[in-house]
Amino acid sequence: MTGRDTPLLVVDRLEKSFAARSANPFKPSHEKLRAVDGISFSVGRGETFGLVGESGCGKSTAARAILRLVEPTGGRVTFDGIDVAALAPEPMRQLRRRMQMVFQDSTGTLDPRMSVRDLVEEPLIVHGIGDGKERGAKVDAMLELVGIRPEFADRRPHQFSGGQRQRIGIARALVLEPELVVLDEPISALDVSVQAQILNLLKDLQDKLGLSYVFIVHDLTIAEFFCDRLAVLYLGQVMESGSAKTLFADPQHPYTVSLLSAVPRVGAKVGSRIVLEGEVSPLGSGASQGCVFRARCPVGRNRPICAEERPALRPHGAEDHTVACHFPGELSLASA
Ligand SMILES: Nc1ncnc2c1ncn2[C@@H]1O[C@H](COP(=O)(O)OP(=O)(O)OP(=O)(O)O)[C@@H](O)[C@H]1O
Repeated sequence: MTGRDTPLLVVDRLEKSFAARSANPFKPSHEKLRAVDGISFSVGRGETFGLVGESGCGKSTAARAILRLVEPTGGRVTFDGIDVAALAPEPMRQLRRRMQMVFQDSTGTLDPRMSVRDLVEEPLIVHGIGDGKERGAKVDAMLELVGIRPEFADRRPHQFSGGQRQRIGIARALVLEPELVVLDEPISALDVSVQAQILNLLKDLQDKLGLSYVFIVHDLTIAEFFCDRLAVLYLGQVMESGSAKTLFADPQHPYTVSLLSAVPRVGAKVGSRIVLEGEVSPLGSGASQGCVFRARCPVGRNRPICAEERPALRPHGAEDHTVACHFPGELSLASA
């Protein structure tokens, strides 16, 4: 199943559980924390798919499970027709070249003793790509693409600003010529003044290199600007999914509506902000029965069906808009 029309990445009911931490160190808990609880989505070639939600909803774990940086406990990930979980270590190592990740804070991934040139060359050496001359040419071209001038290539990471260090992190990921890049909150550690520059750079690189992105983000304003399609996650489950355009114009899930009510948006109907009570709390939510959002939900908190039955992700109206809610659309931005 390869070709321009098939999705590059298909994530099908992906799961990742961890052993829940016990309050009593002498009595280990047998409960499982379902960090990723059956999420499905696909990413087309050249497309940006966003994973959106509050801290702790499982965005990073989902990203790591997709790349097998942690082993999934269930579900299936297919990259360009390849069943990722079925790969032995060596083919998996080769596949990693095609699926790269950019982290929130590149500083932690950049060895302070190495020059920028060496840092960007390192992934090529690890993957045995080219001879010294070829690698040098690739590094120079990559640094130019991300906007680091060649005369700075012998400097160390600490001699750069946060934004420039993120450019170096991006260069390290892209020098391997991947097709898919997972961007894990790539601008949230940066000053607001440089966030737009890095976002524009990522868009530009996507256009030039035909990249597909999985973009992990908690800021909905950025998700709206940057993503073609997205999934809103809560406690490891998809609450709502669809094109960014549809989701922001016509949100149906009370969680999406609450998140959107908190951000000022041009042209949006003005209602009041919906303040969710409580916080994302994995073990207090009741792992498998009912809706995971119900404890904080302004619509379903006291409705029996929300406590008894986990709502399936069902199609709603336009294109691939889907919603997992027993009462979609009951809470709206205008009514808030
Ligand atoms: N290695 C681990 N062992 C145990 N629990 C973990 C581990 N990694 C993540 N978790 C738990 O899984 C849940 C999801 O975490 P995750 O980091 O994926 O969320 P997130 O949405 O990316 O949040 P953030 O933006 O804060 O990173 C959290 O409850 C977290 O504590």
